[in-house]
Amino acid sequence: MKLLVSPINNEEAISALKGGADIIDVKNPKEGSLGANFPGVIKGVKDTVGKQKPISAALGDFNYKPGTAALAAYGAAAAGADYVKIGLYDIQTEEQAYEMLAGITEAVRTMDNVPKVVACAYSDYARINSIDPALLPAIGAKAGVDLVMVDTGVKDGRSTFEFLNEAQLKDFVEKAHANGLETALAGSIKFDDIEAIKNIKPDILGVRGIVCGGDRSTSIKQELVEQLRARLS
Ligand SMILES: O=C[C@H](O)COP(=O)(O)O
Repeated sequence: MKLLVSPINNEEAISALKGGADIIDVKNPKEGSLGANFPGVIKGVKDTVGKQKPISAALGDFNYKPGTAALAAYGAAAAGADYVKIGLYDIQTEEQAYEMLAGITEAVRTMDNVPKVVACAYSDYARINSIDPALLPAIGAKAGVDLVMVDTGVKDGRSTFEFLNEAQLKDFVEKAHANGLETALAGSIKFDDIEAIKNIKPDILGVRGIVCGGDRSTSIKQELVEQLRARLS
């Protein structure tokens, strides 16, 4: 299983990299769960990490704005992102979700370095009135994304496991794999969740809070990334 760690700046990206993260996921928690950071920050992290590991960029927690989302994806990829990650935060229908995702895959498909497109839905979808992640594997496959993900939309410490049980998450992963997609699981994951995550078998585990020592508003610590990386092997 790959480990995706979400730094907010270059210094944290170095801690994530040295700790053994497989994917360096630039984001800006001040703007939400999948808050987007500035192109200069993405570029700076790309320059630092170079070809050692792929860079991912969060595009934002999106409502139904396909054009804005496609442009954000294009911009993040132009800034050096190898993965672009869109959050379907306020999306009511499968048609809206498809249009958002298809707009992004179409926008980036002719770029020199075509990024992997990650479609993220939220385990706490009911409390944010958005689309059920269970629908994402089929919609994502139809729209041509590479990866589907589950995260929490509200970062109040409640974990994905408080909203979806192990069987539901396993079903998500299996449906995605059956559709030819990779999977990522995130959402205030704790060290105690690791055995369940190993049973669920996502391709990628995404974290921030756990490698900040529990409070995602502080900084990523290299030794916690090392510990988590060791527990996943
Ligand atoms: O993409 C992964 C997220 O940044 C996870 O953050 P979190 O572990 O603090 O919920």
